[in-house]
Amino acid sequence: MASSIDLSAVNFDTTTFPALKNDLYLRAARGEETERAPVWCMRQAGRYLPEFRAIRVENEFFRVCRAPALATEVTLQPLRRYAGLLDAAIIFSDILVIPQAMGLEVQMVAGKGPHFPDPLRTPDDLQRLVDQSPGFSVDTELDYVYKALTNTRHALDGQVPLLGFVGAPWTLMAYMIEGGGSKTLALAKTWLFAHRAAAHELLGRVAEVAAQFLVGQVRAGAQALQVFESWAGELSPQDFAEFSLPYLALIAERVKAVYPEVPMTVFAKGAHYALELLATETLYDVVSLDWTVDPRIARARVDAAVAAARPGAGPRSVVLQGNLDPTILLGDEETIRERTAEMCRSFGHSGHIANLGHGMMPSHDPERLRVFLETVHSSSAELRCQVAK
Ligand SMILES: Cc1c2[nH]c(c1CCC(=O)O)Cc1[nH]c(c(CCC(=O)O)c1C)Cc1[nH]c(c(CCC(=O)O)c1C)Cc1[nH]c(c(C)c1CCC(=O)O)C2
Repeated sequence: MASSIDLSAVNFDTTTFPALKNDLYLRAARGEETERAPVWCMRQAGRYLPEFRAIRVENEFFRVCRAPALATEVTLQPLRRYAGLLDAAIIFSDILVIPQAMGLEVQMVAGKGPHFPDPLRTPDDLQRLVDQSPGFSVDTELDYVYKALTNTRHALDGQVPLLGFVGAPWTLMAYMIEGGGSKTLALAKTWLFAHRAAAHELLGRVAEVAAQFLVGQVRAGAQALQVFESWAGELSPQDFAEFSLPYLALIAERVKAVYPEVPMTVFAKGAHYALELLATETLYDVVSLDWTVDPRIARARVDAAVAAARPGAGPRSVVLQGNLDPTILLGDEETIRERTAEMCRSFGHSGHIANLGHGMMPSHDPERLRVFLETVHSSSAELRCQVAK
């Protein structure tokens, strides 16, 4: 199966792209009323799919990211399997391509996840990063992601919009210092509280790279963007306000200055305390929620904050995304149907992009995801009928 992919059959023309046939995601992200909630899933391409595992048997993880034809194939796998059920594609890549571009080695270790053999340990190590070296170019370093986006945009043939993404500065800083996953983030947090200036320097440099990278992704064909702050929940509200929010805000400002019309989503996992700040102090169009937040409460809090901060902006200027607990997909079909329908009701009849509260897991049964997708289609359309009556 994997060997049937022709690695030379690629199209890198960025001047014209196929017309978009399903713009539900884009309309919802811009806050327009839609006939149902669009739906896609974080990590919709991944190891829960046998067709993905088949490709991975023959190709190392970062090779898939770096070979545009492979990245395209893997991006399209869930679109093919769930034909007509997904409303967006997300480019197959990883948030750790930025640390790599900045000069750090990253390996993907089977059963363990990402591993940095030589992570940043002291502020002096900032000198090892190459982003300020003469001749450094984000666009050159990450051109392989641009090529993957361009080729995938052609291959999608306008079925659904293509999303680009980056990791947010705090999450990337944490990986760059911890060298991989960590329970307490003790090493990264040491920088926040013992090397504060160096922490801000690193966060600022990552933010500039991330912003440039997102701009390049749009130029290459991305039609909407998501920023993953996966480790926001490790920060106190005070530390989120100092070490995460300003850099999330900066990224959106930089990108919106170039592409004001491209919808941007922020997913600050675990930052339920920061919903108001994300909705009012940044330019993101969509705020993505994990499952620890009740959508009704999130909606009310965000609407109140937006109304107070921007009187006259209209009742709903921020769209919410999420937020089914991914482990519910380990449950039986009836439970998945019930909980998904309840999730749709909780978000209400507009301003919602359906998703999980985090990514798909390797142990998920692909058929259970189908139940989630089908239920979003039926119950969110039904909700709108009820409102129309
Ligand atoms: C923290 C983070 C990473 N990567 C990412 C995040 C942010 C989202 C989140 O919070 O989960 C983002 C990411 N990683 C991947 C995508 C592709 C697009 C998609 O969502 O389908 C996206 C958007 C592919 C991937 N990235 C990775 C895989 C699995 C690796 C493999 O194939 O062996 C995939 C499909 C590897 C990866 N990459 C990362 C980890 C922690 C791991 C290992 C986790 C695991 O083992 O599942 C870092």
